[in-house]
Amino acid sequence: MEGVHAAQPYDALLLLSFGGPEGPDDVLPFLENVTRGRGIPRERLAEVGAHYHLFGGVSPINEQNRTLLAALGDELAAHDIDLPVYWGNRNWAPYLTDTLRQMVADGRRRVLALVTSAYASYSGCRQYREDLAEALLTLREEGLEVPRVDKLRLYYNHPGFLETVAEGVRESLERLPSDARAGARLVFSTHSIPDSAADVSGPPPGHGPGGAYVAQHMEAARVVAERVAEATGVERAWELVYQSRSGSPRIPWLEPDVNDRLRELAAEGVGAVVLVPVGFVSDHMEVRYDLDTEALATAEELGLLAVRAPTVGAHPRFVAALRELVVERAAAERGQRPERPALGAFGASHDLCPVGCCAGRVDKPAAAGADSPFV
Ligand SMILES: CC1=C(CCC(=O)O)c2cc3nc(cc4[nH]c(cc5[nH]c(cc1n2)c(C)c5CCC(=O)O)c(CCC(=O)O)c4C)C(CCC(=O)O)=C3C
Ligand SMILES: [Fe+2]
Repeated sequence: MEGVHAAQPYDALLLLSFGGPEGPDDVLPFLENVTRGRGIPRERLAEVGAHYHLFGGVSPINEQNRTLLAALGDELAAHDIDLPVYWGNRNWAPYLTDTLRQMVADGRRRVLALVTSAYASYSGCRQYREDLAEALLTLREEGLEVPRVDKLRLYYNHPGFLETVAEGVRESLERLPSDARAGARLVFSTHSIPDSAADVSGPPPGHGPGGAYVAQHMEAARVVAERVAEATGVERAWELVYQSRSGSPRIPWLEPDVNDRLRELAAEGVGAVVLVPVGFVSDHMEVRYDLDTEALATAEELGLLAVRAPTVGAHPRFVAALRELVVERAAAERGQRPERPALGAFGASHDLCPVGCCAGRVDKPAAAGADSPFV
């Protein structure tokens, strides 16, 4: 059933991401883009800027996205799916608005957006929908006829995501000395967000405290831990921790912080951990700095053996999953009832974000959802 028509009615795929600086001079303007109107303390900005400067002012995220873009193009072509792939970012070039303008110029009318965040949350889902609305409004003001844009369902529980993460954890266990493997803890990590944002993540009325954001991560981690236990024959304790906290220290954010938790684990006598960046889809700065540089240094200081598991990146199984998700959504848009694979207890996420999904602090127009001001 795949082939030239498998993506219809879509005529383009849009990889929608965060963006990152490409050199030292980009760091400050990039951080200003990210934090515009968000009340991040200046000290925190300087601190995060220093992380980027450690890497020559270059975020790894753009290179990761170029690789994913190429892999997606190859994957679609290999399945005879005729669907051009574009790339646009929230915070750095190529900017979303410029990419959408190009798509209009190329005659694209029906766009499917793939966001580089797998879970529900304002930052990972709704904010991208707001970015889309803002870009579409800009183009409309320029007198252009804007395309319809849909967003792919959340993929945190797609088998192609979770099985790839689980495979990475198994490989990481192999990198520990054999006598440390059985007792290793699986420490799953994701981006901390304010408690208030977590609580309202996902569709209302919600999952209770922590919202869909925490519930989805817990479920993803549980499924991965279960798969790893099946594959290795060893049940390992696992838990979810948080990293990369910013904002005012007076506002509660999700805890525990990964570094604090490593200290506690070492004090409890745990000898080894696998750090699993389950909240991230590629090795960008939060992974390379906050885990590989900072958390691994914490572990070393504590005499705790630690390895960091890979992100899915452009792993062929993950790229295949993205292609499957595109084909699935296209079939649904054609009025068919495709299979919607998902692991764990929650089932496949909605195709269309309902009204009030992942609410922000202020109400802004958001595209690609039930409350979209665009058709
Ligand atoms: C949930 C979430 C994800 C995961 C989902 C997803 O992947 O989208 C994510 C990803 C990312 N976050 C990134 C970078 C930054 N995030 C910041 C700030 C913030 N992130 C937040 C949340 C998230 N962020 C929040 C609640 C803030 C506070 C300010 C605000 O409410 O917006 C800041 C400002 C400085 C600081 O305070 O750290 C920076 C520089 C990069 C790029 C890395 C690179 O360059 O390689 C990526 C992929
Ligand atoms: Fe962030």
